[in-house]
Amino acid sequence: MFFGSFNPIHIGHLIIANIMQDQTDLDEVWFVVSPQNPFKKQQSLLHEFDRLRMVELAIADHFHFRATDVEFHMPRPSYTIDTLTLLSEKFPNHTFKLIVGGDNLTHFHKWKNHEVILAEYGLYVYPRPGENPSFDHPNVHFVEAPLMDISATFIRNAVKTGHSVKYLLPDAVEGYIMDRKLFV
Ligand SMILES: Nc1ncnc2c1ncn2[C@@H]1O[C@H](COP(=O)(O)OP(=O)(O)OP(=O)(O)O)[C@@H](O)[C@H]1O
Ligand SMILES: O=C(O)c1ccc[n+]([C@@H]2O[C@H](COP(=O)([O-])O)[C@@H](O)[C@H]2O)c1
Repeated sequence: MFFGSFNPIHIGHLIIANIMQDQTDLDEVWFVVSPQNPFKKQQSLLHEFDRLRMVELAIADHFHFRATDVEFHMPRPSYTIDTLTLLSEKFPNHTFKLIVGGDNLTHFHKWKNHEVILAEYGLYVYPRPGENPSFDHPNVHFVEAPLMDISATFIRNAVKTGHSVKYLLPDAVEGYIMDRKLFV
């Protein structure tokens, strides 16, 4: 399960998902678009339907990736443990793990029921430049992979200031943003 705001999805997310699916025991990567991260208050947060649509466009050609709107129908803010619990009930034959960027480990101890997430699901962590606190737990697995200094914040700022975002996003996602004049 790859949870995120995806405001917007970018090539960093796609590389993370692909490397995780390729280098771990994960059969599939499900992108969970979160309407509201409990820790983030972003004025530039697009409507969740736009963020989901961009994820769908970005992963359309990948057989092992799926997008889900499960959190759209749940209380806000979006608590990951509640979503994992719901999905585990809905798909009792699946084993779910969490994919996160290294930056999320900094405040992970403040996540709702984080001990339950660790004990019952476990984490695959993708390193992020400057944000890689150590975390000693048998269910936290660090994946060795290229660091990528790419963020949705950088992309939003570039669009806002009229700069190119080519190659930072799939073409279809860039087209979606430009056609609707998002983030300007
Ligand atoms: N370049 C990156 N390297 C490692 N992890 C990343 C990277 N970009 C995003 N992630 C991870 O992907 C998940 C979803 O991230 P999110 O949608 O917030 O993207 P973001 O680029 O961090 O956005 P923003 O700049 O708006 O905070 C999080 O677990 C985050 O840590
Ligand atoms: O459950 C929590 O307490 C919790 C606290 C902080 C973040 N999260 C989730 O972590 C995911 C990553 O968020 P983001 O905005 O960095 O993409 C997103 O799905 C959030 O809802 C979840």
